[in-house]
Amino acid sequence: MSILDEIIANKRKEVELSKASVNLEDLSKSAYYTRATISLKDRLLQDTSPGIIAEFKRRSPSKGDIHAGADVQTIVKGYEAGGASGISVLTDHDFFGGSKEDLLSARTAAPNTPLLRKDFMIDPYQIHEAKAWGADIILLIAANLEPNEVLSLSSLAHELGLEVLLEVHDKEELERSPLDHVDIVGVNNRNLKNFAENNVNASLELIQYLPKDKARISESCISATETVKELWNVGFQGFLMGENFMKTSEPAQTLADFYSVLV
Ligand SMILES: O=P(O)(O)OC[C@@H](O)[C@@H](O)c1c[nH]c2ccccc12
Repeated sequence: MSILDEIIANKRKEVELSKASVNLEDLSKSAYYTRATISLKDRLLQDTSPGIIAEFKRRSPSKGDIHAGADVQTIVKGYEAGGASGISVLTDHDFFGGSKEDLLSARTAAPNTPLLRKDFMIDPYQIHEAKAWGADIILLIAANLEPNEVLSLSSLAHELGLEVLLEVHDKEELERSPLDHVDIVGVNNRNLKNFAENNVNASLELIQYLPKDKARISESCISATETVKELWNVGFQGFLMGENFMKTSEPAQTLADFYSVLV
């Protein structure tokens, strides 16, 4: 069983428990449920320089603790002040140490930045949660969804005014995905099935196949401004970076420093 299979099996149980404790009607009473969202796609396509999507991540299955005790308010507020084009917040608890509370805190701390709910989405209920918790974008991972699931989850997201980031890792996943129905396509440089790679080869290989009318982002394993420049030059507009910031004592300062070298 791959780590991704393990995460998904655990997620199925978690979603059933959540459904039993908060029903859809109560979720839809959240003040955020009718909030107008902010587009990450538009920002990335309009920007004339690389856009960083800075991630708040406490730990991961591959790295263990990255920043134990990290304060979400301070870091996310600093990410916004530091010029992040978008902010990604892990809400998976069991494998990444995130929570619904982290996302809600991030929403208040960074009111003007597109916010991605980073989790393993398998059920429409989670899309409603994302909206109720203040997200602007949801993630769909091609490696663990059938194309028809990507279709139905994206159309629900769009009905709720959320944007969809579809994550792929290889050409096969890209070819079977209903790309017309998503807003942003992300190439994850890390293979979620074994967490092996530590380079950006997947992005360099796949860029030629990514549709130009979507925002195109490269995710994971990025730590050097040269890498961002190289990926920007081949056509990526956005760069999802977590560990490089979170492993430092002041992630937001690290982001600000990164930008000052980049542009
Ligand atoms: O910390 P990194 O290597 O900069 O990676 C960030 C982000 O891309 C990574 O956390 C990620 C990409 N896709 C995911 C799916 C689920 C959980 C996490 C992820």
